Amino acid sequence: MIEVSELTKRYGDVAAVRNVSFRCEPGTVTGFLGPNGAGKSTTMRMICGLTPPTSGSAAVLGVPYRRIANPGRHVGVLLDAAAQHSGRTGRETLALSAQVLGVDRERAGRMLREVGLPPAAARRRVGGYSLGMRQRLGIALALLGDPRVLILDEPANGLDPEGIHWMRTLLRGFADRGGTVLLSSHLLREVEAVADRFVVISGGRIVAQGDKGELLTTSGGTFVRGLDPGALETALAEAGLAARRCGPDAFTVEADAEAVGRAAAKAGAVLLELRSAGEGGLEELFLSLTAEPKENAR
Ligand SMILES: Nc1ncnc2c1ncn2[C@@H]1O[C@H](COP(=O)(O)OP(=O)(O)OP(=O)(O)O)[C@@H](O)[C@H]1O
Repeated sequence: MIEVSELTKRYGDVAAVRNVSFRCEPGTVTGFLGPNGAGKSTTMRMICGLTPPTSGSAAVLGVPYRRIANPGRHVGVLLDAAAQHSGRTGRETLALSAQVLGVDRERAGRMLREVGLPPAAARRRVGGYSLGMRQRLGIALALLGDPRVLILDEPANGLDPEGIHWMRTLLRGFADRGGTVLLSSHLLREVEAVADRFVVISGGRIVAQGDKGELLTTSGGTFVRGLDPGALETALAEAGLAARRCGPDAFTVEADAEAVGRAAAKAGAVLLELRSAGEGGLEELFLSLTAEPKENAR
């Protein structure tokens, strides 16, 4: 269980995270989504006690992360795969962590095999690893202590399609056995495939959260694309319909398709597409939720 309560982080004038609250329950994968600079990493670092919040709090398994004794036995964390010591081999990296965590070396070897780092790769120095191999090593480190909670920042970065599939299966299995997963990713299709819940953040603020089914089916409204997006935008505004841009020529509109079609017809705006907004999946929902200008609060 992860509980984030009104977390705020300011860097000088910049509010990186503003009043963010959410919960991640055992048995679920929560996808943490947002555009670059939205505040995902800052939030995850605050959850893991690496960045002190300006205000608010976070608890993992009921207590602040820093109060967990031998945290690696309870919480697996992967925040930056590039942060591993480049002069050590993969095997040495895991063996050292196993010692710190009090885990037997046999498990370290098993984890390396489980994440797809065969003995030849494990004997090489981490400095020579590809990003995908570093991610695999990072996952092995996160899983080493047999934790109940996983907090992973962009773990699929650099993984090949087989690796992405493997990661999805691994996280699903972990949650299905009762584990709690918080996962940030830019790979929306992957998150959509594995997550039960989403938390969407933009400009430091949560713009949506909820169960996958609920969010995708009740995102509601109408998706519309126009040949002349400017003319379409004006037509929608003149009809008093609230619209958000979600692509170069696309909008989601808080109205049914008939109202949108009539508004466009009245203005003579040519439509290229008109349908229910829920059908476009997570990518469309994400773009519509995060499309607004992201100003930094002062
Ligand atoms: N140490 C820092 N000092 C100053 N500003 C920071 C610091 N860390 C993050 N920020 C700022 O806080 C905001 C949120 O950054 P953060 O890295 O949390 O976003 P993110 O959602 O993880 O982005 P990305 O998807 O690009 O990794 C950004 O405007 C960033 O520039």
